[in-house]
Formats: sequence, structure tokens, C-alpha cells
Amino acid sequence: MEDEVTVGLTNRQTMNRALSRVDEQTSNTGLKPFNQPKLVKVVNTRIMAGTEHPRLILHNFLSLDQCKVHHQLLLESIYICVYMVMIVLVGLIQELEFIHKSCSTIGYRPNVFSTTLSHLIATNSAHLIFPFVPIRERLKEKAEEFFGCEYELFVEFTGLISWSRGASIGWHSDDNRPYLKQRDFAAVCYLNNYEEDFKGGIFHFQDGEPTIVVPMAGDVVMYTADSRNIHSVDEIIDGERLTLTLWFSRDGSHDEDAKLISLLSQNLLNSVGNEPDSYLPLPASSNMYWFSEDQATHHQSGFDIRWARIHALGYDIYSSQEKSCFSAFNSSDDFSELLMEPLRLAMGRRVVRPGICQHFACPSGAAVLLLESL
Ligand SMILES: O=C(O)CCC(=O)C(=O)O
Ligand SMILES: [Fe+2]
Repeated sequence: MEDEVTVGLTNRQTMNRALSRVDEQTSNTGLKPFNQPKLVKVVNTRIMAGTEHPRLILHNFLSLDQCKVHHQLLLESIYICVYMVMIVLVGLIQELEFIHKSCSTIGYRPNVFSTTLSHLIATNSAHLIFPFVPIRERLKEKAEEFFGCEYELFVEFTGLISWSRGASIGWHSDDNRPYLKQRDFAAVCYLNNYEEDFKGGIFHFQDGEPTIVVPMAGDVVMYTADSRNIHSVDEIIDGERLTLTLWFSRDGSHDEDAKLISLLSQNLLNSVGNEPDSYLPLPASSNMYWFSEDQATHHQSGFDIRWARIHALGYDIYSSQEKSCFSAFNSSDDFSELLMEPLRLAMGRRVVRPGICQHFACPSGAAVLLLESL
């Protein structure tokens, strides 16, 4: 069993090996992973790398229609099974949309929902990572080329993010939290269309050209995550705005692949013997955050998605001074200081047993704790 998935290794071959193990496993259960779609040639590239505001807009980077590729597949294939016919009819963007609709969870801001790759693994849907693999690679290569990186970049985070009515984000840079400093570059791929699928949601750069990006399916905006590219997103007035968002880092210790491989191996090890535990969700990615409007504008401390889940499930967290973390979050109290104290978990007036609360003080234990206490 040991050589099948190597825990903690960071290279891409290991990732591919781990994914093929998952592929084999899912085939054994009769489930098939999605195919790996190809990406179309990039047209209309507007390059601004040498400017004060290094950013790049790519039109039609993601193909809306994968039919040509799959049509060829179909002709070459002896077996024309229902599965293949389905692939012919479904493009990459629809696949991603489908995955998000089936798997998304609470996101890093109010009215925002996300599907992270670690969440897919944690919820026993690792096979759904396949469609992301070639897109991540292409985007990473594009970022390395455009930003003139001498060394390979690492994908730090990949997520499908949907913005529903009321969601917005004020002026910010993407590295504006101490725990986000590893983010060097961002790529936002739009998966649906302004006006047609949602109203509002226009992306703005504070300075430099272009000043706005109108989200259209297949287009990508790339920019440095630092203060040279302060940006915002207008409130969504109607509908749902869907993006595939990636951040890249120069720092290999923030390689998302390594984290995913480790999660995949934990999952495979857990699934041996089929203990009931193997279906427990694992904690979500540690670099998610959620914060209120006011805090967003004042660039104050972030809010971990795992705490947001607890809040959404109707729990509250109290510090030793009987202060509720969630109300501190919305008031002028310093939320991050409260998180340094021993914490207690409550549902209404009922405090959850102290033994469990000690687990809870460690955010990475949060998801497990919830399951224990329910
Ligand atoms: O979705 C977008 O257009 C940008 C989102 C953004 O700025 C962010 O998530 O930090
Ligand atoms: Fe941003």
C-alpha cells in the first residue's frame, strides 16, 4: 500500500500517480472520472507586463465548446456508449458548473459559495478534480511566461467561486492579509456572462488600464496579487456569477498539489477497510477567509471559512470573557485577539462539553469537532 501514494511529496508526477490511483478506485466502483478537456488557442491577448500595473486579459481562454475534440474521440472509438455521448454534449465550462452545483459549500464572503479541490477530496469526490488539472497547468504556464518568472510557480489555491445576489468585494489587493502574503499572482477565469447570467459584478482596477473587466464566459484576468493591482467587484444585483479563481506562489511550501496529495493519501488510507470514519469531511483549506463589509474596507483581520461553517450551522463561539466571537466579528472588538484565547462552543444557550472545546481551540479540528458534537 505504501508505494501507491507518497505522503507529502510535491512533484507533479506524484500528483498524477495519486490521481490515477483515485481513477482506478473510482472505476472499480463503476464511477468514471470526467475526461481531461483540452483548451483552445488563446486569442486577443492584451499584454501589460512591463507597466506599473502588470496585468493580462485573455479572451476565450477556456473553450465554451469542446465538441470538436470529443467528436474526434467519438469517431475513433469502437464503443459509442452513453457516457461518451454525454461528454460530447457537455463542454468544460458546463462540467465545472455542474461540479460547483453539486459540491459547493459556504465561501469566504457573505453570499459567496466555493468549491475547493481539498473540499472535493474531503467529500469523497476526488475524481472531480480531473477537469481542473489541465486548466491549472495552462494558467500556471501563462502566468510564468507573462510575469517573466525565472523559476516555476506553484498553484497555491484553486476554487470555483460563485457570487450570488448581494455579494461584492471592495478595494483590496489579494495579498492583503498576513496569511495571504505568499500569493504572488492571481488568475480569475469567468465561467458565465455579465447581463445574460447575472447583473452587477463588474470587476474594477483602481489604477491603470483597463479600468474594468466585464465578465464573459471563457475570459481570464491575471494580475499581480500586490498593491499594484488594487481591485474590486461590484455587488451582484441579480443571478449568480461563477468564476474559477487561482492564486500562484513563488514559495513551494504553499504548493496546493502537495496538500492535495497528502489529503488524497489520507483518504485512500481511510478508505481501506471501509470504516465509517472514511466518510467524515476533513477540514477545508486553511487559506480561506470571510469578512464583513466594514472589515473588508479597513483591511482588518480575516475570518476562516471553517469558523464560517460553524456559524452557518447555528453554533456560536465564546471567549473566556463571555464574548461571542461572531458578534466581535461584526463589532469594533478585535476578532483576531479573541481567537488567541481559550474558546467555548455553544448552540443557543447550551455550551458544548469542555473536552470537545479543547479540540475546537485548534481551528484545524473544527470540522471533526462539529461532527462529534452533533
Ligand atoms: O471574481 C473576481 O472577479 C475577483 C474576485 C476577487 O477579487 C477576489 O476573490 O479576491
Ligand atoms: Fe481579489
